[in-house]
Order: sequence, then C-alpha cells, then structure tokens
Amino acid sequence: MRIICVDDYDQMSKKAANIVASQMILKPNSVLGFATGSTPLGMYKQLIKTYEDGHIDFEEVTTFNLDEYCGLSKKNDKSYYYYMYENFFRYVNIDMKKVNIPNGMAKDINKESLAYERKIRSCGGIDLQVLGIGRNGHIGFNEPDIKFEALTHMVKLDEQTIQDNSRFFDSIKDVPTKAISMGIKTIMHAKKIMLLASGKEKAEAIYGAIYRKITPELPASVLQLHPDVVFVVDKEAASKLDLEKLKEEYL
Ligand SMILES: O=P(O)(O)OC[C@H]1O[C@](O)(CO)[C@@H](O)[C@@H]1O
Repeated sequence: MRIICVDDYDQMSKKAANIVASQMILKPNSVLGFATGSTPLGMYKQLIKTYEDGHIDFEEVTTFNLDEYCGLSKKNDKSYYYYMYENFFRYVNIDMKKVNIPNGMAKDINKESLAYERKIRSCGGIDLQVLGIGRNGHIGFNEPDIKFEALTHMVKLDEQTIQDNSRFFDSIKDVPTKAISMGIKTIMHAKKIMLLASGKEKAEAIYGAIYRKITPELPASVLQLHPDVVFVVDKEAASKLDLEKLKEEYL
C-alpha cells in the first residue's frame, strides 16, 4: 500500500490524473475502472486538460464503471452514465462502444451482473481501478457487511449513503434505494487500485481503511490485502493519520 498525501483537492486531482495518464502512456489500450461521486470530478477535469494538451489518447482505452443506480436510465441526469458522459467522456476521443457502465434498467439484474463480469474478463481485466470512499467506508456501492467474495451484483444502499447522495437529487425520496455495483472481489481483481479522498468527513474512513482490522464492516479495509494499491488523499482526509509514522511505513 502506498499513501500519497497532498495539500488539497486540487493537488489530489492533479496527482490522480497523472497516475491515470501514466497508465495510459505505458499501455495505450488500458482497461480503466472509473468511479463517480464528487471526489473524482477534479481528476476528470485534469484528464480532459491533459488530453487537450495532446499528452494522452483515449482511442484504444476501454472503461468499466463501478456502479449504477437501479431504475435510472442513461438519459436521466442523475444516472452515473449521464454523469460520466457529461463530465468526462464527451470531452475526450473515447470510443463510446468501449465504455461500460452497468445497466440499471436491466430487467434481470443477475443476468446483467454476470454479463458485466464476463465483459471485464473478456477485456483482460481492469488495469487500474479508481475508487472513491463513502463516509462509512464503502467502495463502489459495497456497503458495510458486504461479502468480500461478491462479484457484480444488486446492492441495497445504506441509510447514510442515501442521505449523503441526496445532495444530487431534488429530494431524499428521489434517491434510488438499490444499485448494481462491482463487488469487492471484482475490485480486488484489478491489477492496480487508486483510492481518492478529500475532506475531513472522509478522515475516519481513511484511517479505518489503512489501520483497522480487515473486516466487511469496513469494506475499504480489504484494500490492505491488495498487492498494488495507492491512496491519494488530501491533508484533511489524512488528518487522523500519523504522517511521521506513515513516512516510515509507506514512503
Ligand atoms: O466522492 P463522494 O461524492 O464523496 O462519494 C464517495 C463514494 O460514494 C459514492 O458516490 C456512492 O455513494 C461512490 O461512487 C463514491 O466512491
């Protein structure tokens, strides 16, 4: 586990974008795993800039997103498909046929989940998976007490997640209560993982992910077992960590 602690959100975004860009330069046909939420927005902006400056090319890239709300179509402006297109994909030369986001409108979610897993595997697996983290330590939409061996599946959202994500909706009643999400096992299969966190409301989850015992009660704690994971966190998200001790352990 590597931990990169930077000053603020802006630096976190730049660092994260550089890590994605270097993956793309080293392997132009990379399979990238992307996340939604507020945290990676700055990283997407930076990646667009890096693309516009001519340093990266998305032509051969394939992407898989972590999750999607059940019941929201691609056209719904609250869906993660819409988020990815409007905030990122429309600005770069990605082939939308190589963009994969779970279909939250699928009639048979189990079938959709299985097909998503097969597609990831047929593309050779995810080279670099980007993650955010929920205040309760969720990754993707894998809420506390999820089974570590879960692959892509339908999940029921935690009250806290519904509350946290209600800021994107007109009313809390509009927040879907279910989603389709890559499972912990899907995430752990990625060759490299990069988790991003900014702000003091993430400090407890970051502390737990790095130092607490590995337990499904704190899904992100499983990342301690991954052979190639980097946390890019700002000072506030790192505020519960002992940075001097971290230097000895991780830098
Ligand atoms: O970046 P945010 O908006 O704090 O969200 C954190 C996490 O919560 C989710 O938005 C799901 O609730 C994830 O996609 C994200 O990783």
